[in-house]
Amino acid sequence: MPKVNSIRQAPSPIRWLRLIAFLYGLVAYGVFLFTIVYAIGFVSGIGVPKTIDTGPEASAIDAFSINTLLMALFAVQHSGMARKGFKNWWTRYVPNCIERGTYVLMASLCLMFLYWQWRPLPTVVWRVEDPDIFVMIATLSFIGWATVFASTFLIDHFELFGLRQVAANLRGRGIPAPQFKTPLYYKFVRHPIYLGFIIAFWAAPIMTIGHLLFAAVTTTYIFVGIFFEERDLLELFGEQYRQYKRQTCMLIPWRKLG
Ligand SMILES: C[S@@+](CC[C@H](N)C(=O)[O-])C[C@H]1O[C@@H](n2cnc3c(N)ncnc32)[C@H](O)[C@@H]1O
Repeated sequence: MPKVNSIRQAPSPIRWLRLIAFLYGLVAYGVFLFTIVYAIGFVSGIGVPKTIDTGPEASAIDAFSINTLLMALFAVQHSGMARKGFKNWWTRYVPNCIERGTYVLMASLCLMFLYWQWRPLPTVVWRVEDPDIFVMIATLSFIGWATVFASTFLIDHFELFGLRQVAANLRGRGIPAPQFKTPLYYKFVRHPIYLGFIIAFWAAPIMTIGHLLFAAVTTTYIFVGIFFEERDLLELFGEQYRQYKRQTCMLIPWRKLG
C-alpha cells in the first residue's frame, strides 16, 4: 500500500512542466524589474554605471544613427510581438501561459542592449541653473516614474508582466481573460503609464542632444503604440472601450467627462 501512495503522489511530467513554466515566468519578471529600475538611472543619470549621457565616443552622425536603430529595434519587438496576429501565430509553438513573460523578457533584453550600445550626444540643449527649479524638475521626472509603477498596479501589474498567467497554469487553471478597467485616474486619462513615461523622459534639468533624441523618439513611438493598442482594445472590449474613448482623454485630462 505505501508503494501505491508514493506512486500516486509523484509529480507528473505535466506538473514539472508547469513548475518550469512558473520559474521561467519568475526569471522573466526578475529581468524586467532589473531593466525598468535601471531605466530610471539610465535616463536620470543617477546611480548606474552607463547612462544616456555616457558611453563610447562616436561622431554625431554615427551616434544618431546607432541610437535611432536601437530604439527602432525595441519598437519593432515591443509593438510587433504585442499584436494579435503575431500572438496567434507564435502561441502555436510557445505555450500560452509563458507568452506574456517571453514578450516581457524580449522587451527587457532589447532595452538592455540599448543601454549597453547607446552612444552619448553630450551637447547641452538646456541646463537649469536655479537649484530649486533643478530639484523641482528632477522630482517631476521621478513623479513620472512613480505614475508608471502605480498605474501598472491599477491595471494589473502581475498580469501585465506575465506572472498571473504562469501562476494560474501552475495551479492547473486556465489563463484569466483580460478585464477592462478604469480605476482611479484611468477615469480621466486612457494612458497614464505612457503619460508617466513622457513626463519621466522630458522632465530633465539638464537636457543633452542624446537625451532629447531619446525623449522625442520614445514620445513619437508612444503615440504610434497608442494607435495600435487602442485598435486592439476596441476589438477586445467593443462598445465598452468605444464609450470610454468618447468620454476620456488620451493623455492630458483637459476636457470634462461626457
Ligand atoms: C503597457 S500597458 C499600457 C496601458 C495603458 N495604455 C496606459 O498607458 O496606462 C498595455 C496593456 O494594457 C492593457 N490595457 C490598456 N488599457 C486598459 C484598460 N483600460 N483596462 C484593461 N487593460 C488595459 C492593454 O490591453 C495592454 O495589454
